[in-house]
Amino acid sequence: MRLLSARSIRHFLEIGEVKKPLKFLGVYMRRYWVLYMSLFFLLTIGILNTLGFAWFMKNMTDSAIALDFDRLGRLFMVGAALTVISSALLYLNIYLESNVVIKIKRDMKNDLFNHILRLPASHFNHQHSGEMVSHLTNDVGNIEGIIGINILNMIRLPATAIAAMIFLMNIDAKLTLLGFIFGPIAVLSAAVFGKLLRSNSKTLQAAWGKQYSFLNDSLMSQTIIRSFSLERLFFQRYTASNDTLASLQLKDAKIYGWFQVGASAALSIAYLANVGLGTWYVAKGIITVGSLMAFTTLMQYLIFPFTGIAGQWGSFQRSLASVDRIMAVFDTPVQTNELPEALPGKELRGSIQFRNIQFSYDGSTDVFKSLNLTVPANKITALVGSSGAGKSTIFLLLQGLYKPANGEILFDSTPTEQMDLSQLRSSIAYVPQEAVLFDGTIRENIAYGKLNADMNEIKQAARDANIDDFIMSLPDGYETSVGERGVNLSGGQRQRIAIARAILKNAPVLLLDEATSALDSETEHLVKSALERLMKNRTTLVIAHRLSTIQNADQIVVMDKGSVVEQGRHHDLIAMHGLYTRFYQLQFPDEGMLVGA
Ligand SMILES: Nc1ncnc2c1ncn2[C@@H]1O[C@H](COP(=O)(O)OP(=O)(O)OP(=O)(O)O)[C@@H](O)[C@H]1O
Repeated sequence: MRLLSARSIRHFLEIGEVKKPLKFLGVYMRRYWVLYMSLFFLLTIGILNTLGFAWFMKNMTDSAIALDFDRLGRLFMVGAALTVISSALLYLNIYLESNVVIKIKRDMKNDLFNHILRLPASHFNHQHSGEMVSHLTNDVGNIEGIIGINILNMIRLPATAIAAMIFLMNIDAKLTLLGFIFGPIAVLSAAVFGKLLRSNSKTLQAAWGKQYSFLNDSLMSQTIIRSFSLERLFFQRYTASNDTLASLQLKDAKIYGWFQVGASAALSIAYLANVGLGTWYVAKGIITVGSLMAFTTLMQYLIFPFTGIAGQWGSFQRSLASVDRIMAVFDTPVQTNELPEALPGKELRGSIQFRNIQFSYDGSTDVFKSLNLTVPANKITALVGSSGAGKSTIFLLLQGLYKPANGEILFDSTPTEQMDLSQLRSSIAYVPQEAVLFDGTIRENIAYGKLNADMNEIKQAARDANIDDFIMSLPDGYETSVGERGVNLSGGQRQRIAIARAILKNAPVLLLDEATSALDSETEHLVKSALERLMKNRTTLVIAHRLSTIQNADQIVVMDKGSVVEQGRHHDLIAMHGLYTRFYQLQFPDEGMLVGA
């Protein structure tokens, strides 16, 4: 029966659920054991200092009543020394605690971002980037409630109580024990409200995550918001999200308030009882006035293990909600053990082959049932097909961003599964439809293609991409800032910078998702000739949206609903009068005669 109730208390307090997060944090805390030991040492001195003050109060009062002025003078010096020690302890505690908290948070943020960078691409299909930002900011910030002074208090408070108890027992046992009677009130309050705090904190942190996601989306789409006049709608959504957050925070404040009431009620009642009984003892001459002073000074330390630990429990529970969310990210399996890095690309002599590929994003709807495709080395293969046919998916599979459920992709007869991801991705240069630039200078953005490239190489790549003249016409040249996602540049300029990056990477395989947005004819010519230079002597797989650009491709692959339906050179396909011919007629209605030829 006793065992059962102990178990049900453990269950109610969710002690089992506390173990895992504490074990997780323990890994980080162990790294700074020297700092923790120093804090522990300070803690011991702090307890002695507290007892010293009680002793000081007792003796000062008793000496004053006995009119022993010599002793009063000596005691005053002791009091002054205790005050200096107490101030020094305060400073050292704050300094060392901040040290340990800052370092653990830094380490955890580093590890978390490292883990996020190694998560499979599929993870981001159902996790918003704003959620990740909230893990790295809010959640990591919240662990402070566990790793800092709170964890030390779990030791300090009971230790101080025991020391205070030993000291006070020597004066009067009954008065001392009276202090403990009211402790259970605080414990009960901690149990009930701590549980509520943790569950509310989880909801609160999830709401923060949602708001970060919303802000991410809306701040990145300012132009669209303005052009569709969505300001009012987005503002309403933001205020609604703030209302949700505010009501959850108010609920948290309410629970915490009741929690504190429970804890401090125990302290106040115990205090009252002690002062009542203590003064009666003094009146009866059982204890001295000085002893009563010592009691009133140390009384709080007797109750504190209950009220204090109850308080810590509340902060613990709030922090645990964040630790749970952080652990959920760490529990998501990563795709690579190490962070991939750029290596020299693997030369492709034979071909890339997709063999009987079956693939689905969601595990239920197949994008490919059994895809077979050969991409010959040093030739241009163009992929055309209706929207949703699976062209982009081929790029993602080849780069190892997703894994096929069945079948294999061979890179020069080596299954890509057996290749190191860094090696595979270093062998491929990808030029997406929308050029992706990072905030920084033009030079930095080109250099992402080859991190150790010198200025001559960067300039040569820019020349080959037909963008060097433009860059040199800017006042800051290569040091010009491109702005967030390259907003300071035009679409055509961004594209050519992305091409320069791919040229610099000089990978044997090129994946090119042709831009659909129309460029003016001069820019189009610049981009086209840059691409031709890029494709030279490379195995190129291009998703062609405009059929005019691929008439010279060595092989055109026509796709429909996840299958290759036609394959050949332009004229062969036109002669087939199939899907390719239909696409061609749609894009060039005036060339009907040619199609029929
Ligand atoms: N992340 C994803 N999660 C689930 N389904 C997806 C995802 N990405 C694409 N799909 C689905 O997979 C199929 C193939 O998409 P894919 O992007 O490869 O087509 P596509 O031929 O490149 O089309 P488009 O020419 O319009 O870019 C589509 O039906 C699409 O809805």
